[in-house]
Amino acid sequence: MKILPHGQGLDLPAYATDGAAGMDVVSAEDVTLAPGARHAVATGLAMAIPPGFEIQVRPRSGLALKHGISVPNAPGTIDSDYRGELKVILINHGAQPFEILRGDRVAQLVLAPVTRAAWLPVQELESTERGEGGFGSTGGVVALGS
Ligand SMILES: O=c1ccn([C@H]2C[C@H](O)[C@@H](COP(=O)(O)OP(=O)(O)OP(=O)(O)O)O2)c(=O)[nH]1
Ligand SMILES: [Mg+2]
Repeated sequence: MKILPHGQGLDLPAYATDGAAGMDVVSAEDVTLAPGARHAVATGLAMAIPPGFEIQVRPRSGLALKHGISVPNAPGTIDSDYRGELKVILINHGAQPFEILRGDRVAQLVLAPVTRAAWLPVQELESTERGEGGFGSTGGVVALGS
C-alpha cells in the first residue's frame, strides 16, 4: 500500500507479531491529554488504501485498561479515497493527565474489506421472528428494584 511518511524518523505502522490483526501506529507529536480531553493526534502519514478496502482505527487495550485512553469514534473509518493526514482521535477517560510523546504507539490500524450496498425501495418487507422488536425486546436486562 502506498504511504507518504511525512513523520520523518518515525516507524511506519507495523504488526507487533506475526498474528497481529492491527498495525500499531505512532504519534508524530508530543501532546498531553487532560482528563476528559479529546485530541486528533497527528501521525504524519498519508496513504492510498486500495479501492474496496478501508482502514479501521482502533484503541489499544493496554492504554484503555491502564490509563482510560480510548478512540471516541472507534472504529475510526479511513476511506480509500482519503489522501489527507491520518489522525488518531483519542479521549482521556482517566483521572490523570496522559502524556503522549512523538513515537509512542497510540492506536492500531486494521485493514478491512468494504462491502457496499445498493438500495431497493419496496412497499413491504418480509416478516421475521423478531419483527419490529429491538432494544432489549428478547429480555435479559433486569432493572434494579423490579
Ligand atoms: O479517526 C479518524 C477518522 C477519520 N479520519 C479521516 C479519514 C477519513 O476518510 C476522513 C473522514 O472520516 P469520517 O467519514 O469518519 O468523518 P466525517 O465526520 O463523516 O467527515 P467527512 O464529511 O469528511 O466524511 O477523515 C481520520 O484521519 N481519522
Ligand atoms: Mg464521512
